Amino acid sequence: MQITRLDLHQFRRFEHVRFEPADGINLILGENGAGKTSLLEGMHLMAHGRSFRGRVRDGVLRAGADALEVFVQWNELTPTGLRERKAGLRHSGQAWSGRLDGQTVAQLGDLCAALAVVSFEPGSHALVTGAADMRRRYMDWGLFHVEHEFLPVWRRYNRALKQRNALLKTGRIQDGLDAWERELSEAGEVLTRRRQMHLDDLQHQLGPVVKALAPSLGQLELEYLPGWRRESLALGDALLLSRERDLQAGFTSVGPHRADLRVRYPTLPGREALSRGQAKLSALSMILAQGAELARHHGRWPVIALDDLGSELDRQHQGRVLQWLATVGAQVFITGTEAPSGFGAMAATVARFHVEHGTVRASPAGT
Ligand SMILES: Nc1ncnc2c1ncn2[C@@H]1O[C@H](COP(=O)(O)OP(=O)(O)OP(=O)(O)O)[C@@H](O)[C@H]1O
Repeated sequence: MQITRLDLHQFRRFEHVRFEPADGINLILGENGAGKTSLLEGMHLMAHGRSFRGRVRDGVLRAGADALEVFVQWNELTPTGLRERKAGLRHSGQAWSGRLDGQTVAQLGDLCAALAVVSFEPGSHALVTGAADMRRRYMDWGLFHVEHEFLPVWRRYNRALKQRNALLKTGRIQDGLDAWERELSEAGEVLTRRRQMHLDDLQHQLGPVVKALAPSLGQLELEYLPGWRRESLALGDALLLSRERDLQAGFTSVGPHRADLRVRYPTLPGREALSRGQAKLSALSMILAQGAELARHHGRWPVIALDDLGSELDRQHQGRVLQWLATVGAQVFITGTEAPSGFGAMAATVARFHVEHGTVRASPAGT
């Protein structure tokens, strides 16, 4: 997957900017506040339906503007050849509209399922040390991309959850609670099995990635915590048993929406004892393992976006990451105030861009 054009309108400091990147590694340089991260954020917004820096209305939308627009054009290798794809998203912070390959899309998820971008940025360590919702999103985003049947199951589960919660809030359990619990437990069991299988696949990818990028971490294991005592109860039974408590609380306390992913280090003292750098390396390894898993499924890598790599990792690890990236053949975006160290012999092949005064311009190699 290769992005050939990115347009941002009314997006953070950009009134309008066009960026036409190269295949392979793209280095985006500029001073603090120039707008480098915003370019990656635009791609990420299209691929994930959300920014990695908060909600659209909380700062992504340019001050004083009504709505932002993102347009992405990319090439995809298909069995019949190269296919050009286009997606556009208009977002006011409240409402959104989107188009994919000339057609209006009904669900934001349809845009996200089309464009695959995996991003590593200064907040990514939270994937290991932060709240569980980030890890659930990580699992589910990967599943959206490797299994087309996952999105309908996920929607079915969330719809049933909303309905059960609405009945719990009003206390009107005679209005179909049994039926919604049946629906919730059926969809929830499927969702859980799919997540578990996806994690097993990710685990296979993770070994070689950690070995190449961060061998000092040793082994890194992903354990799925399903959100209820699955070893002894079916989800339907767990819902029934938690009814009284859930009625008091007004929400559903068990199920895959409460699931988590435990990151374990058999050779290190534990998650709490991790340094921030180790948490970052773990998160980066998980993100790139997800890229590898998508590549295994589709025969093509997702776009890889690495924000401010130079200030996130030490020189030795930067070098390892860059060398590894050079071997996988993905389109990569790296931002920084200066070039990260470790490009070595491939420096001449890296496309360089400079962000300044609200524009992006290509710069000659070595500048
Ligand atoms: N909603 C907004 N409206 C207008 N300008 C904004 C808005 N949000 C952020 N900005 C400006 O956009 C710029 C943020 O850009 P961005 O974070 O992409 O910069 P950067 O080049 O990655 O910076 P750094 O090197 O400091 O990380 C800043 O100059 C900021 O003041």
